[in-house]
Amino acid sequence: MKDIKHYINGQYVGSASGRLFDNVNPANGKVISKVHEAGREEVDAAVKAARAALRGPWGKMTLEQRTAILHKVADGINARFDEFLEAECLDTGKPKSLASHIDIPRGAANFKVFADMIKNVPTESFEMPTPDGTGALNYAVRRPKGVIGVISPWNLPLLLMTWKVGPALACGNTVVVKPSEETPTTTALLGEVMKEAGVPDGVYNVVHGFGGDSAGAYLTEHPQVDGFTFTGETGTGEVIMKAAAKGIRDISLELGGKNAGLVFADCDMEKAIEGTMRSAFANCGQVCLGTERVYVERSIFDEFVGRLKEAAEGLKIGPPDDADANLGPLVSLKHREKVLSYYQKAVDDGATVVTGGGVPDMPAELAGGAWVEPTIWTGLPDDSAVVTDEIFGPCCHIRPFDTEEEAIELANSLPYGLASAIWSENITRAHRVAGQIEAGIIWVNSWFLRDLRTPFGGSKQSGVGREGGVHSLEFYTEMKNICVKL
Ligand SMILES: NC(=O)C1=CN([C@@H]2O[C@H](COP(=O)(O)OP(=O)(O)OC[C@H]3O[C@@H](n4cnc5c(N)ncnc54)[C@H](O)[C@@H]3O)[C@@H](O)[C@H]2O)C=CC1
Ligand SMILES: O=C(O)/C=C/C=C(\O)C(=O)O
Repeated sequence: MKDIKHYINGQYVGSASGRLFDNVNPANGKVISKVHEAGREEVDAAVKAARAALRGPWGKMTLEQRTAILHKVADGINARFDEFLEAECLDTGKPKSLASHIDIPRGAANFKVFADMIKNVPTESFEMPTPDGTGALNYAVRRPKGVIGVISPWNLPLLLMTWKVGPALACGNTVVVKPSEETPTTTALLGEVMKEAGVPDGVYNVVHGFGGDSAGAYLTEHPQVDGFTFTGETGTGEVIMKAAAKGIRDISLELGGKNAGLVFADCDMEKAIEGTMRSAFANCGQVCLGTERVYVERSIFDEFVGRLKEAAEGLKIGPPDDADANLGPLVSLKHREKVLSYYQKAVDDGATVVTGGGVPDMPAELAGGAWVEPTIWTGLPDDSAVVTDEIFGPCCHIRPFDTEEEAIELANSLPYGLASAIWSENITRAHRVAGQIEAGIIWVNSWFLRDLRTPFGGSKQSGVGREGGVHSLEFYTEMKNICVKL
């Protein structure tokens, strides 16, 4: 069986401890590979390699040279598209039809977009008077922040990891990546592509392992890492924030959400159903931007619930290779336990189960997988944990509202503020409501339309900072002002 090693200083290396953990295919529960678990020793070697590489050829390259290499990384991913696709789908169980449209192309685009962007971002300059009348000129330059610790999740493994590594490298930093223990393969494979593309040794490093008391914590506790970028649960974000406080290191955190969709009676019903379907069920509901709370204006509530039920029941559950399948398994049996605990809680709290609520019957060869039914509830009280907690499964609760003010209040009622979707053909209303929703990302009559130049991140407990476009460059560089007396 294949074993997945760390990638440190341009070499694949195993752990000194010899500790390995299982990488499981969530579609059938079978072990697909063994993964080396990093101890402090491997994390330290990776950080030291990254620090040394800052002073090596990478740190001396011109912007042109560096960004040309990043284009080659993108081309390298595309050249091995099928290999990345296979690996991502085995680790996550997601449909190939989804990963081939989103995960892998975005993995490549994240390098090209930021390589091109950094070449086109101007810096600042201010002339100032001086008492002797000669004046002075201030100009600002960007310098890489240094060694960046990248801690990435399992729901969109290649996409979310490269969303951080692409701009970090474009800005001239070096990285140590700790991918999720659930999905290590594409991050490991990217090491080969980096090597082939000519990325100098030590620039891209990968250490595998778990979070607390393992590679994740060792990385965040390492004093020679200059900043951390993380996507995952809000509680983990708090732990990472505390670790980064020691040594006053910078952080960029994209955290959990419990996003609201607001459906007004003046919406285009077809569009609202199609968009809400995707936002609740795509990637088996494992998207931080997904809609788990749907608020629908009372006059169209019954029709909306009926049509969303019909659409959810039309989803085809199946493994990655099934070309007709549009709903894969959850990432693990452990995560299914969490999701099913909320399915049970919904019943305990008095929900009407409109559809789903359990585990589907699967053929024998898939019976060990983390399958779960797409589920819709109505009738829950606003303070039920099912309505307030991020479940991260293929499910949503639908509740009626009577006025625009009530809809806004409901949307803003939780400590999360990541994303929201508004469905209305009255564009004046859509602007008005969008302006009042407390969230970092608002979609109007759409969901998950992504322009990589836009600010991306959450407000309230959904994150700290923004990435995307120039905002990524802000995080991955230090600005330095140079004041020249003329
Ligand atoms: N994109 C998102 O917003 C995601 C949200 N989640 C949410 O989090 C819940 C739990 O899933 P997990 O995989 O446990 O999420 P998590 O937030 O614990 O894991 C994400 C990453 O952080 C690492 N990590 C965990 N604890 C750490 C620590 N103390 N120090 C450093 N790194 C650490 C993990 O190893 C993984 O690489 C899910 O049920 C879901 O609600 C999970 C993954 C992605
Ligand atoms: O950058 C994107 O397009 C997607 C982001 C999705 C997440 O951050 C998530 O699901 O965690």
